[in-house]
Order: sequence, then structure tokens, then C-alpha cells
Amino acid sequence: MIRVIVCGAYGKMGREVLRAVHNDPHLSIVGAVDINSDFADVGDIIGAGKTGVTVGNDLLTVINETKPQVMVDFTNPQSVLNNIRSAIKNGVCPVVGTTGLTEPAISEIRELCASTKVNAIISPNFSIGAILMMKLAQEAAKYLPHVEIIELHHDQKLDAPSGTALRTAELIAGVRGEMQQGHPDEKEKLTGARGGNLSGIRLHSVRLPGYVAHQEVIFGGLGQTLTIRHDSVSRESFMPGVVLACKKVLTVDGLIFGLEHIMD
Ligand SMILES: NC(=O)C1=CN([C@@H]2O[C@H](COP(=O)(O)OP(=O)(O)OC[C@H]3O[C@@H](n4cnc5c(N)ncnc54)[C@H](OP(=O)(O)O)[C@@H]3O)[C@@H](O)[C@H]2O)C=CC1
Ligand SMILES: O=C(O)C1=N[C@H](C(=O)O)C[C@H](O)C1
Repeated sequence: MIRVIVCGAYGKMGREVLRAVHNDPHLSIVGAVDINSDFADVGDIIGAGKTGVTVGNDLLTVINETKPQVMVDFTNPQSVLNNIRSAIKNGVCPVVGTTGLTEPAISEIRELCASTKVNAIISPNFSIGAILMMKLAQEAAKYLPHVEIIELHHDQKLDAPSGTALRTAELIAGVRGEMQQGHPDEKEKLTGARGGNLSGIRLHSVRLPGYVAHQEVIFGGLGQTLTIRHDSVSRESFMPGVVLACKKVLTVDGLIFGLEHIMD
């Protein structure tokens, strides 16, 4: 059994991860952390009866008391880097879905993993369909370099654009390079109307109740468009990826960025 703690346990993803880890025969929930902890029993949160594992409010205390091998983090961009540092420095392998980590932060984590020999897996998206969407988009961009991204999420999401949209744009830019799209003299009559700009790729963020996590990658060519769309209609979509990462993180080499690298 791999000993797992969940950081952000009361969150939308944290609750789902508690359930998925609890239900997996090879993983064991030994601890949980949330900033607003009321020290509830994890079993009460997921409707599984008493487990004897409670939600603490301090990561280092939970690590010291529960001796985990893996920390799953679904918190927020402000907290995630410190959580990762605390885990690695205490020999605990992070599995991270929280978005918003900057390039310098990722470099720091890579170096920390190398110097401590503690592994980590970070993925902006843990659903297989989103990983395929990104792979297919990279392929399509070789032939149809004009592309824009529309991501649609629930209205409680803190970051825009989504980590998935940013990653998709970076992967496409890696294939087709920097490129000016649209009319060179176009003018925004309303600030933001053309969306964010990454290497010339426009990213548009929709936030509405009713959505979970969705993305369209739209390619335009002569007399045609191609749309690659992925829909997470439930947060269960991320769980096979998270569970896989919890099992693989102990034996990968250093920091792995992207679920695609452990999916074979
Ligand atoms: N990689 C992937 O596949 C996916 C990634 N995500 C990402 O995961 C993150 C979380 O998403 P979601 O679950 O919807 O967000 P939520 O806001 O629902 O959950 C985050 C939880 O973490 C708590 N929290 C905040 N700071 C800390 C801290 N320092 N220690 C412990 N707990 C803390 C929050 O408390 P409080 O509310 O009081 O701040 C909240 O309970 C986001 O960055 C999102 O983009 C989401 C889905 C899939
Ligand atoms: O906040 C979310 O919900 C999600 N966040 C991740 C992101 O920013 O890409 C993954 C998924 O889109 C759901």
C-alpha cells in the first residue's frame, strides 16, 4: 500500500481525490490537509463512514504525524510551491494538479528533485482526453498553423487562462513557432476582445456556472476549419490520471511534467 496525503482536501478536486485514493486497493489515505480544516474525519467528507484519518490544517504537522510517501496537491497558485518544497524536503513525492506554477518555480522543483532524489509529477491536466486533445492539436498545427483556443470552465475558477490552455498553446508554439495571426492592423474596440496572446496564439476564457472543464482548439485553413474539443463533464475524469501518478511517482526519475510521460 502506498501512503498518500491530500492537500486541499475540502476543495472540489481534493474531495474527489480522497474518494479515488480511498477506493483504490493499492493506495491508502493516511492524512489530509486544508487551510480551513475543522479536523473532520475523511470518511465523513466522502460518505465512507469513519476512517480515523482527520483533516489537519498544517502540512508539516500532517507529514510528521502520518509519514506519507506521496502528497497530492490541488490547492491554489499561491500555496502550491511552498507545499511542494515542504513535501520534497521531507522525502514525500508530490503529485500536483494545481495550476499557476511559473517556469522559474518549475525549474526550482526540478533542481530540488535532482538534489534530494525525491520524485515529483506535475500535470496541468490529469484527464486522458485532454492529453489526447493536446497531442492531436500539436499534430494538426504542423499542417494548419492558424489556431485559437477557447477554454470554458466553472465560474469558481481562480486562474485564466487555464493551465491546460497555456500548455496547449506552448506545445503548439513548439511545433509552429511564433506567428502573427489575423489582420496586422486589427484594433480591439473593447480591451481583451481578442483574448490573451501566447506566441501569436489567441486564448479565450469563458467562466459560467454549469461548466466543469472544456476546451476547443480551432484551426483555420483555406475554406475550412478543424475543431478539436475536449469536455470534462465530471471531475471523475481526472481520477485515473491522479491514481496512476500516485503509483508511478515513487519510481520515475526526478520531476515529470505532463501525464503523457507516464501513460504507456
Ligand atoms: N491538473 C488537473 O487535472 C486539474 C487541476 N485543477 C486545478 O487544481 C486546483 C484546485 O482546484 P479546485 O479543487 O477546483 O479548487 P478549490 O478552490 O475547490 O479547492 C482548493 C482547496 O484548497 C484549499 N487550500 C488553499 N490553500 C491551501 C493550503 N495552503 N493548504 C491546504 N489547502 C489549501 C482551499 O481552501 P479555501 O477555499 O479556503 O481557499 C480549498 O479548500 C486549481 O489550481 C485548478 O486549476 C483542477 C482540476 C483538474
Ligand atoms: O480549475 C479547474 O477546474 C481545472 N483546472 C485545470 C486547468 O487550469 O487547466 C485543469 C482543468 O481544466 C480543470
